Parts: sequence; structure tokens; C-alpha cells
Amino acid sequence: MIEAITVKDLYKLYRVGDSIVRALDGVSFEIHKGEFCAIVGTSGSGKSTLLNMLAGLEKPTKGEIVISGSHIEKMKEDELVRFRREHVGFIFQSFHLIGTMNALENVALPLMFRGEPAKERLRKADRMLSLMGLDRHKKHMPNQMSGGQQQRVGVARALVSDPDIIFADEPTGNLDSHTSEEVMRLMRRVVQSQGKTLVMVTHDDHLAEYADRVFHIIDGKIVKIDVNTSEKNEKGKKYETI
Ligand SMILES: Nc1ncnc2c1ncn2[C@@H]1O[C@H](COP(=O)(O)OP(=O)(O)OP(=O)(O)O)[C@@H](O)[C@H]1O
Repeated sequence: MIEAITVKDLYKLYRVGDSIVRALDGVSFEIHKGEFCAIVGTSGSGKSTLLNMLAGLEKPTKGEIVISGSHIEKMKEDELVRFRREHVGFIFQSFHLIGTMNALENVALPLMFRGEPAKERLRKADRMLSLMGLDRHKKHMPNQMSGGQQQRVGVARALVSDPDIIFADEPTGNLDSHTSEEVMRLMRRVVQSQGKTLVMVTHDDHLAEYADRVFHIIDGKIVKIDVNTSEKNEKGKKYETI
């Protein structure tokens, strides 16, 4: 199996006053290419710290993170910026859409940072929004769309630059449960059909059921990994703990 992400002995310690917080306390795992992994834990367990570290947004205190063959813990800031632009897509809880741009322009934005010509940017964004079932909303501004539609724009924007890996931080945290399930199904389908690796952080065990594997994190340690044993990997199928 090809590894998209390899993490070895990862630690992140914070000094708070006189005490040390062990936000990540010796974490090791691999995420395979094309896999959908959920990182699940309660508030303060270390999920965001782990995701930030995988995305190269924060430096570990100790340990290794290898993504698509590169040691990102050794990269300088400008290398990290380039690495993220070329290899990584992000989906955020609060969508992070630009309010003054329509759906098409929002989705095309990451391609501008990569220096692609305008016509090409809009063509790719248009195609991605169609894939998300947003044909009728391409010219809508964020405030003219529902939460679920806005997050589908967010998913389109994360995928438009054809990244190897997508990181999603509580992607349905601002949606009702019905809309959350819809967005999860769509995310799962698109990521699967395009062979992308998806790493999602959530505190919601229920939504984690869409993942191939679920990593449970408590006090900065991965205490359990559940594997979805169903073929189709639909929600609610059987999991085995390894
Ligand atoms: N910059 C920081 N300085 C000090 N402590 C921090 C810092 N960032 C995080 N922590 C601590 O590290 C631990 C893990 O935090 P983290 O934000 O990763 O948790 P989380 O699982 O993402 O929580 P939530 O679901 O509430 O976002 C917590 O105890 C938190 O207080």
C-alpha cells in the first residue's frame, strides 16, 4: 500500500505558565493513499494540533511527518507555503468563503495563487461546481446560499487545484444533521472517485462512520483505530477495532 502520510513519534508540548501541556504525546501512524481517515476526540484531546501539524501550519516539538515523500517538519516557511499550494486542499468549519466573490470566483481563487490563466481557472471551477451539484448557484454570492451549499463550494475550492491530500477541520460543524450527512456523502463520493486522500477532524462519532478508518485520540495519544470493514464504506456499516 502506498502511504500518503507517515507520522513517527510526534510530540507537541506547550508551556503554559509553570506547567507543560502535552497536546500531542508520541503519535505514530500511516494514512494510505486514497484513504478517508477521521480523527475523533473530545474537546482538548489534540485533534486540531495534529491536523495543524500535518498541514504544516505548526511545527512539532519532536517527531517526523512525511507527506507525499517530503519531510515537512524540516521545511522552511516558504517551502511549506509552496508545498501546501501544490499538494494540499483545506475545508474549514466556517467555510471561509470570500463574501464579495461569487461561488465560481471563490472556487477559482486557489488557482490564481498558482498562476493559472483566468480562462483556465474559471473552466476548472465551473466543472468542480457542477460536480458538487451547484449548477444553478455558480453566480450566487455566499450570503445567497444555504450553509450546505456554501460548504459544497468549500469542498469544490479544496479540490479544484487537484491536491493529493485534503484536510477538513469539523467540515460540518456549522450544519444541521441532515445537511451534514448530505455534505459527508458528497465529500466521500467525490474524494473516492478522484482517488484523493482525506483527513477529517471531528468530535462527532456519527460522522466519522463515513471514514475508512477512525483514529480515536485522547490526551494527545491515539488510543484506538477502528477499520470500516464494509465494501462500499457507507455510513453505519460494521467497524472492527484493531
Ligand atoms: N497555543 C497553545 N498554547 C497552549 N496550549 C495549547 C495551545 N494550543 C492547544 N493547546 C492545548 O493543547 C491541547 C489540545 O488542543 P487542541 O486544540 O488540539 O484540541 P482539540 O481536540 O482540537 O479541541 P477542540 O475540539 O476543542 O478544538 C489542549 O489542552 C489545549 O488547551
